[in-house]
Amino acid sequence: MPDTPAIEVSHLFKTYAGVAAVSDITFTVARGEILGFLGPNGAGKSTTMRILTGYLPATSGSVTICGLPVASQPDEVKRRIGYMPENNPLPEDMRVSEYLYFRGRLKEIPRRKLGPRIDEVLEVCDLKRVRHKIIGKLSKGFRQRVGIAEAILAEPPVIIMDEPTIGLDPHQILIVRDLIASLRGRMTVIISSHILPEIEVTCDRVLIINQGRVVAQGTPADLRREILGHSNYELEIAGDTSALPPLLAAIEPTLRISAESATDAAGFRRVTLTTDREDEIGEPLLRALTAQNFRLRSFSRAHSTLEDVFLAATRRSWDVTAPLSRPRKVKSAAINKEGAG
Ligand SMILES: Nc1ncnc2c1ncn2[C@@H]1O[C@H](COP(=O)(O)OP(=O)(O)OP(=O)(O)O)[C@@H](O)[C@H]1O
Repeated sequence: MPDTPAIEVSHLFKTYAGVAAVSDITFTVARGEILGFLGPNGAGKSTTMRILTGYLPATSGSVTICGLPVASQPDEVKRRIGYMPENNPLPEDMRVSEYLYFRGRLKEIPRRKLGPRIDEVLEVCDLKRVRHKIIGKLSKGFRQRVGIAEAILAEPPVIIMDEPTIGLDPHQILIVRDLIASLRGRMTVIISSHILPEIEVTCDRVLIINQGRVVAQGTPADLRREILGHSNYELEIAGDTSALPPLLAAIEPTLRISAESATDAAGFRRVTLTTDREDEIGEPLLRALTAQNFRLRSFSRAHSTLEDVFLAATRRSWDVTAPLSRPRKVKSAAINKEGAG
């Protein structure tokens, strides 16, 4: 059934001893799509992923993977998923290739295919030079890649990775990011992460959850438009800035000065302009400023990041639920800062 979404989650709920961890989550993931799963600590990401992979039963709701219901066919579903759990535990005393051989046999990859397939994943994950090393002696970056190699070994249609870049240095993050991007179109991938720039460059679509609920979803560009609804221009300008507001309003009615510094020794001040429109107005703006004899030393459009979206979306959801859950609001504020770091 090529038209069936790879993953369909409908009205999913999970409570632990009466406490809700996931509340009414619904989403689908198309085949070949890479979905980023974002949320502060305790938002319910790992719980959702564990339900998707059949390792944890849902309290209610349904999940299908490639059209198969997880609740009634967990073993069939597990065969179609490569899962890399958070802090992926690996056997410390096994060698890399030995471990992959062992996992491949458990995944029922025929013996004659397993050797060449292990060579392939070692190549893709840049692990060839450590294939005979003991896993316990590997650095964190190599161990993460061993986890990814294991997840993709049986070429499952769906890959689920919980925080695959956690604890890695920027160079290792780049390698893992390229590795995940190389799966685009061939496998359906869900990645949870706090590292927002990672999600932004790797994922086709993003789902933001907070307090067990979906608070926003879409492409990074859609989310920026929907949640932030504005764009900024930064300029260093010399001239009579009190004449700016009518000039800006003539270009675009919502264009306004949102921040302005003091004038420096050379007569320039740094000004931030904000508009509620997302479309590009840089060219008419520049033309109007120079026609009015303003001097410009720099001019740039400040692109809002997914981090801004994440903070705005989680803040918005806390505002909605705050009267019901005041103690957790304090936790979230700290968490959101951590997420931004
Ligand atoms: N086994 C469990 N028993 C009781 N409560 C749990 C259990 N596992 C998770 N929780 C609670 O469920 C909520 C969601 O946790 P979950 O681990 O799914 O969040 P998360 O988004 O993955 O967080 P993190 O980014 O910290 O891993 C949290 O409030 C957590 O304390």
